[in-house]
Amino acid sequence: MNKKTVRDIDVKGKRVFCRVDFNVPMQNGVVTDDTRIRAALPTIQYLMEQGARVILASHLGRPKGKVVEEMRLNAVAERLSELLGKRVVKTDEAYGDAVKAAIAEMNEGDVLLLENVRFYPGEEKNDPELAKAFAELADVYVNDAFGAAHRAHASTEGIAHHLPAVAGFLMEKEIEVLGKALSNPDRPFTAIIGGAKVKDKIGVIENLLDKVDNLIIGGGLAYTFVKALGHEIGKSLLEEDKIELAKSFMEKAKEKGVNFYMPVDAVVADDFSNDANKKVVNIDEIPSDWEGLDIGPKTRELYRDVILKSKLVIWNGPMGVFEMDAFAEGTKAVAQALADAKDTYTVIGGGDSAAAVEKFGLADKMDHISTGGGASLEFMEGKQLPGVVALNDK
Ligand SMILES: Nc1ncnc2c1ncn2[C@@H]1O[C@H](COP(=O)(O)OP(=O)(O)OP(=O)(O)O)[C@@H](O)[C@H]1O
Ligand SMILES: O=C(O)[C@H](O)COP(=O)(O)O
Repeated sequence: MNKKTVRDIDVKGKRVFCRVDFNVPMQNGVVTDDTRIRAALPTIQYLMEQGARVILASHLGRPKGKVVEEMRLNAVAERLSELLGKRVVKTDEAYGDAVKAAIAEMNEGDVLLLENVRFYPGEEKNDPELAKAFAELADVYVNDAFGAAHRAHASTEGIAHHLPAVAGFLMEKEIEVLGKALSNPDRPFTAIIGGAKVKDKIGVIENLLDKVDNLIIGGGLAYTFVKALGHEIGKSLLEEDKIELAKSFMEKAKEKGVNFYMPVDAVVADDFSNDANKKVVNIDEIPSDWEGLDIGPKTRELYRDVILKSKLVIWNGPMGVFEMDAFAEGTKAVAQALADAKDTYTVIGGGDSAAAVEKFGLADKMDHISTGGGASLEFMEGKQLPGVVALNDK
C-alpha cells in the first residue's frame, strides 16, 4: 500500500483520533456480533503500547444527524473494555468542551470512545467545520475503518486534511488483500457473485470480467441471466431492464476468454417461504408459477469443482435465500468448498457472504473475511475509496 500507516509515525504521548467501524449488530442494548470490534484491536493495542492517548470514533446505524438513544455507543464501549481488559471511557458527545476535558484527563495508553459521529448532521455531509472540530481533539489521525472507507464523511475523509493522517492495521490488511487480488492475482482466479440484484453488482461484474479466469453467478441475480438465454424463469427474481446487460456480460466473457458459469439446475418453490413446496429442476425447466430460490445439486458440484481448481477465489453474495434453511444448501455448499480448498486463497467480500460463512461455522477456514460490505464491493468495482485517498502518501 502506498499510504503511510501507524508504523510510519511516532505516536508516543500524542492524542490519536482513530476512526474505527464499530457499526455492529445490537439487540436490547447488547452487542450481538463483535467481529468488527475485534478486528480493530491490533491497531488499538499497538497505539496503547506505543503510549498514545487513543480517542476512538465510529458511527453506528443510520441515525440521520440526530441523537437516537438506541444508537449510542455505550454497549460498544463496554464490550471493548472487556476485550481490552481495561476501562474505556465513553463520552456522550463526539466533540466540544466536555470531550476536550475528558481527553485532558487521559494518560498515555488510555482509550476513550466518542459518541456516535452520525448524531451530527455534518458527519455525512463532510462538513468542514465538523471535520475541524474533530481535528481539534487530536494531534494525529488514524483511519482503521475500512468498512466506512467508501464514505467521504467528516470523520473518514474531512478530518484527514487537518492532521497527519495514516492507516491502521485493519485498513492496511484489507487494502493489501483485496488490492493484490485485483492487481496481481494467483491463477486460476475465480470470482463468485451472488445476492439479490444485478443492479447492485454491475460495476463489480464489469471490473472483474477484465481480471478473472472464471466468473460464477448465483443467487437471485442469476435468473436475469437465465432469462437472457431465453429460458422460462417463472416467478424468480427478474430485472427486465437488465436483460440486455446480462447478454452483453456473457458476450464480453466469451471475447475475453473468461469461463462464465451459470446455474444448471435450481431449487424452485411455490412460495417465498421456508415451508413452501419445493423441488429441483433443470435450469430450462422452471415451471411458470414457481420461483428459483437456490442453486441445485448439479450446480453445487460444478461450482465446487471450479473452486477446488482455483488458486484464488473472491466471493460476494449468497447463492440462494440462505436465511431460510430450506434454501441455504447452495450457499452452504459454496462455503464448504471454499473451506475444503486448502491450496486456494479465499476472500469473502463482506456483507451477506460473511454472515453466511459465520452462520455455517466456517469463518475460521477462510483466508480473509472483509469487514466491509459496501466498501469491499466498491473496491472490487475498481473505485477509489475516499477514506483511503485522503491518507498521507508514503
Ligand atoms: N434466488 C433468490 N431469490 C430471492 N432472493 C435471493 C435469492 N438468492 C439470494 N437472495 C437474497 O439476496 C440477499 C442478499 O443480496 P445482496 O445483494 O444484499 O447480497 P450481498 O451483496 O452479499 O449483501 P451486502 O449488501 O450485505 O454486501 C439475501 O437476503 C438473499 O436472501
Ligand atoms: O456496515 C457498513 O457497511 C459500514 O459500517 C458502512 O455503513 P453505511 O452503509 O451506513 O455507511
